[in-house]
Amino acid sequence: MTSFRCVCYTNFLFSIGISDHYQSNFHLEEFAIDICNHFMTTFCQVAYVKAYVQEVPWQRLHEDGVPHIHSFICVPDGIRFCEAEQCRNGPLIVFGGIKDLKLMKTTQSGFEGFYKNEHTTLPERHDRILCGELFCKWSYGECKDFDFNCIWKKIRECILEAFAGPPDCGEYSRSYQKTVNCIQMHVLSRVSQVSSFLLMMFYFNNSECLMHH
Ligand SMILES: O=c1[nH]c(=O)c2[nH]c(=O)[nH]c2[nH]1
Repeated sequence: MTSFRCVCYTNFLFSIGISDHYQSNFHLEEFAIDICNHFMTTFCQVAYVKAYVQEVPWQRLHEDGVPHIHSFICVPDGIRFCEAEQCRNGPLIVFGGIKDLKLMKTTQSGFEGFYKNEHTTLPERHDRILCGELFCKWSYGECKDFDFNCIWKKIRECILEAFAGPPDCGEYSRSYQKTVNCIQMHVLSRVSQVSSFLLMMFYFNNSECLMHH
């Protein structure tokens, strides 16, 4: 079961929160678009609307294979979210995203070939653990008749493929910057509906954060 949180901001009076909205066939992007349309068409005073919706992935608890009657555990393995925003007389812009996606590869990762000068103390590494948390957000092009669920799944698949490489042999990463770039290229080449793609990787080894646009 998945529940959803929705927050809507406008320039005028309204700031609504709809939390824990339980529905198995709930469509995040469509709901965010509906919320934008609702505020824009109902109130002429509203100049700007932004609706943010995110899933909360609950899984029913099991004890010795028996599903618990009422208790759940939240197991996030990449949280899906979306945003829809619109200025009056402007286009409706829809974003999709994944946050809190924690990934690790235990080998086939290094950091080498980087620029060095007299201040460089960091040695090159050819085998290390690469572990980080990903945040990504993308915008959709003009058409809004997309199958958002299908696109979201495809993007998640692309991210995992590009991070890990083939299951039987993996793929060497010479830096996490390179891995981030490979993920971006893979998504943009495979998912035509995406018009821009932001990816941030919070690198656990030394708490660095790099942002790539
Ligand atoms: O993949 C890496 N990129 C860096 O920029 C960096 N900097 C660092 O200390 N380790 C790493 N690893």
